[in-house]
Formats: sequence, C-alpha cells, structure tokens
Amino acid sequence: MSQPREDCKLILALDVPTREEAFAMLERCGSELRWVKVGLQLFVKYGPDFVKEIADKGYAVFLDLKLHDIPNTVASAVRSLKGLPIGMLTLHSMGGQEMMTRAAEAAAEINPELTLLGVTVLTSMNRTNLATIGFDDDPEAMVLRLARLTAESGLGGLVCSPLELPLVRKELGPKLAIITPGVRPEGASADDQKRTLTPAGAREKGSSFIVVGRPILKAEDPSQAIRRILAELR
Ligand SMILES: O=C(O)c1cc(=O)[nH]c(=O)n1[C@@H]1O[C@H](COP(=O)(O)O)[C@@H](O)[C@H]1O
Repeated sequence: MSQPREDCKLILALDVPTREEAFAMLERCGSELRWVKVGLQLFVKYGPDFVKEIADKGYAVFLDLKLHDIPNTVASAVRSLKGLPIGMLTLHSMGGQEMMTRAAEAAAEINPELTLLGVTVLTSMNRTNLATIGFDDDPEAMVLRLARLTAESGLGGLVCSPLELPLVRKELGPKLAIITPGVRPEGASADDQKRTLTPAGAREKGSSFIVVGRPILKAEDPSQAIRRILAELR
C-alpha cells in the first residue's frame, strides 16, 4: 500500500557545466527553491568551495558523489567532507553492507545532521540494461533487496525510482527518507531515464523528496517550471 506524503519536497539537480551557469540558473529559479543537488559535474571542477558558495546563498545542499569503493576508502572520503555544509550525501548501496556501515559511522563522526543516502538501482536502468551487466532480475526486486540492506546498514535514506516506492514503503515504513529522481512532469521528455513517474505520482506513492534536473534546467522559464512542480507536490 502506498503512503501519501503531504510534505514531499523538490530538489533541483544543478547539472550545468560551469559555476557561472549554475549561479545564473539559480537566479532564474525563483525564491521557492530550497534544496540544490550538486553532482560530479560541478564538484569535480570546483570542489568543496563551490558547495560552500551554494550554501552561503541560503540553499540546503545535497552532495551527490555516489561513492562506491572498498569500505576504508569510502569511509575516508566521507571523513574528508568534514566541515562542508551539506545535508545529504550519496553512495552506491551496491558497495555492500560493510562499506555502508563504515560510511555511516564516518558520517556520524563528522556531522550528525548529515543524511547518508544509498543509491539502489539507477533510474536510467531497466531490466534489459541490468541483464547486460549480469543481473538477471527485475529492478523492483533488486531495489527492494538493496533498500533492506541500506536500512540495515544504518543509513538515513535511499534513492530509487518512484515506481518502487509502494514496495519499499510497505517493507521499510514511513520514516526512512526516500529520494526519487526519474521524475518527469506529464509530457516531458524522459531523456535517458527509464523508470519514471510524474511529480504528483511520486508524492502519492510516498516520496520524501523528488529530484528534477533537465525539465527545469531546459525550461524557458525555470521558476515557472518549479512552481508547476511544487503545485503538483501540494
Ligand atoms: O543519485 C541521484 O541523484 C540519481 C540516482 C538515480 O538513480 N538516478 C538519477 O537520475 N539521479 C540523479 O538525478 C538527476 C536527474 O536529472 P534529470 O534526469 O535531468 O531530472 C541527475 O543529477 C542524476 O545524477
């Protein structure tokens, strides 16, 4: 059974090539936006200082590094983020329980307010793509398995497509933060996303936050695109 959430929120995926474009985009996004996701594209180029600049502008920052390595390396990378004003951070759940547990311990050490999120199965993957990398399984079954492992490893939340929300919520309950990319307003291009749903659909099925990039970044009027999405979330 899905659990409607009244408080589903929007995160903008700030996937643009330069800091100038990033700040110009934020100017065009209006005042209702609170959460901004900084991904590898900008972090690799500008590093922690860029994250601080975004936070200084009053945004809450979701740092999307999708860490995936041996436990010691991931835990050490998390420790290296000490002092950075971030509210959420991603790692790949496929790194396994020890990696996630060690990362969660490191996160608790450096910032008890930081929510670590396990990315289960990328929303750009479907059953066919999964088969090509050796997983003969439905995305739903894999997401559920990895979601359980993520929760057992002590992480505060996970990332999956909105399509898996009913399954994951039923199993893991209403408390866990579930962040869903793969969100497309009605009629928008799916781009490279394979497992998608509308903002209203994601909210109804129990998403805590939706992540949206291109439908806002490519809109003629990003602030209007944001207002429309927020209206669907209310
Ligand atoms: O961890 C993520 O944020 C993430 C996980 C996932 O499974 N799928 C996914 O699309 N994302 C991110 O969410 C954003 C989606 O962007 P758009 O497809 O442009 O809306 C991108 O920044 C992706 O890196």
